[in-house]
Amino acid sequence: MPLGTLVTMIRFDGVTKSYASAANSGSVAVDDLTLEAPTGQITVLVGPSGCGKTTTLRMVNRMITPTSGTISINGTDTASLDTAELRRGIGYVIQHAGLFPHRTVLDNVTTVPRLLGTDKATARRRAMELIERVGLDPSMAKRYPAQLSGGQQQRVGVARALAADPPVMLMDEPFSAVDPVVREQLQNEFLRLQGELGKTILFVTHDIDEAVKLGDQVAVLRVGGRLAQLAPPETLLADPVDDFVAGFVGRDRGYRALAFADAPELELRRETTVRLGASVDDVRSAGDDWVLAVGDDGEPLGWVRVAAVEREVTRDLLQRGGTVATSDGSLRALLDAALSSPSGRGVVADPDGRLLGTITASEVVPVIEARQRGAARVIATGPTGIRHVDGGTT
Ligand SMILES: Nc1ncnc2c1ncn2[C@@H]1O[C@H](COP(=O)(O)OP(=O)(O)OP(=O)(O)O)[C@@H](O)[C@H]1O
Repeated sequence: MPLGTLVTMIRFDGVTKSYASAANSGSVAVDDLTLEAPTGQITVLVGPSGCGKTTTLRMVNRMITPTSGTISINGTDTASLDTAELRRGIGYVIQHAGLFPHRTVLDNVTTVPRLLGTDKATARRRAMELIERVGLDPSMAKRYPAQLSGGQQQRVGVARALAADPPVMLMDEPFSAVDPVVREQLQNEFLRLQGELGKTILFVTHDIDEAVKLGDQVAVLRVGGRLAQLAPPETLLADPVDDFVAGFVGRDRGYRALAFADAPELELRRETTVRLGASVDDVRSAGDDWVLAVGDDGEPLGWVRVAAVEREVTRDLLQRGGTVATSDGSLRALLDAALSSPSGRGVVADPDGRLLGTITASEVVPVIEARQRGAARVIATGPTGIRHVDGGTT
C-alpha cells in the first residue's frame, strides 16, 4: 500500500482474538472489538491487567493474528498486506524501550531507515535530529543503552520508532518503567512532539491518569477484552457509562476533570515581592507573614516566612513546595497551586514563567462552581484577561 500520510485511520471491525487451549475451548483475549483510531490523534487503550490491551495493539502490526474480524488502515484490510510492508508504516515502542544492547544509540535509531535503504549519511543526520528532538543531548549518540538512565532509554525508543517517519505509532506502556518525575517529563515531551508530528497513535497504559492526560480519546476495556467505553477524556470523567468505568476512572474524577477546564479570566492579588538579599526591614515592611521572592526576570523563586528572616533573604529560606499555575493552564493547576502554597496563596505566572499574581483556594472554588453551573464568564476582565486587585507592588 505504503501507508499513506493523508489518511491513516486505524479501524477495528468486530475483532476477536481467542487462544485455543487443550484444557478448554479457548480463552478470549479480545472480544468483538469495534473502534476507530482517528488520523493524527492519540487513542489510548486502558483497562485492568489482562483485559487485552497488548493483544489489541499487536494485532495491528500482525505480531498477533486476529481469530476473526478485520483491522484496516486507510480502509485497506491489513490481512491483505505483506507484513514487512505493513510494519514499515508502523513505529512500535515498548516498555523498557527494547533497544539493541550491543548497538550505540545512533545505530539503534538508524537501524530501520538503513534496512529500508536510506543511505548512511542521511540516516545518521536524521537520527541526530531525532535524538535532539526527543530531548537527548547529542553526546549520548555514541553511548550504549546500558550507559543510559531508564528515561533516556525510553527517549531513544521513541526516536527509533520515529526514525522511518511512520504515519502510525503503536506504544505499549512506553513510560511505565521510569519514576514519576521522569515519567511526567516524558509525557509532556511526547505531547509536544505529537503536536509537531501529528501521528496516528494507539497508546496502551494501565494508568488512568496517563490515559486522560495523553488521549484525544480513551478506550476503556474490561477483562475479557470487551470495550466498556470509548470517549474523550472529559466525557469519560464526567459521564462514565457504568459502575465498572466509574470505578476504573476513580473516585477523585471530579478533581481530575478540572484538568480539562481552562483557567478562566481571573482576578489576581498583586504580591509584594522581594529579591534574594532583601533586608529584614524590607521584608517586614510588606506587612504580611509571607513574602514571595522573585528572580531577575520576575520568575517566582519561592515563599519566605517573614519571621524566619534574621538579616536578609537567603536561598535557604525559600520554601519551594508550592506548585506554580500558568495563566493559560487549567483550573486543576490553579487549585493545586493554591492548596500546595505554604502561604495559602497560589502563585500564577504567565506562559514565560513571570509572576502575574496570586489567588487563594476560596477564590478558585466559586469559579469551579460557576463552571459546573454552566456560567460562561464569572469575572469581569481587563484586556489581558488578568485583573489585579489590592493595589500592591509587583
Ligand atoms: N500467547 C497466549 N496464550 C494464551 N493466552 C494468552 C496469550 N497471550 C495473552 N493471553 C491472555 O490474553 C489475555 C489478554 O492479555 P494481554 O496481554 O493482551 O492483556 P493486557 O491488558 O495487555 O495485560 P497487562 O496490562 O497485564 O499487560 C490475558 O488473559 C492473557 O492471559
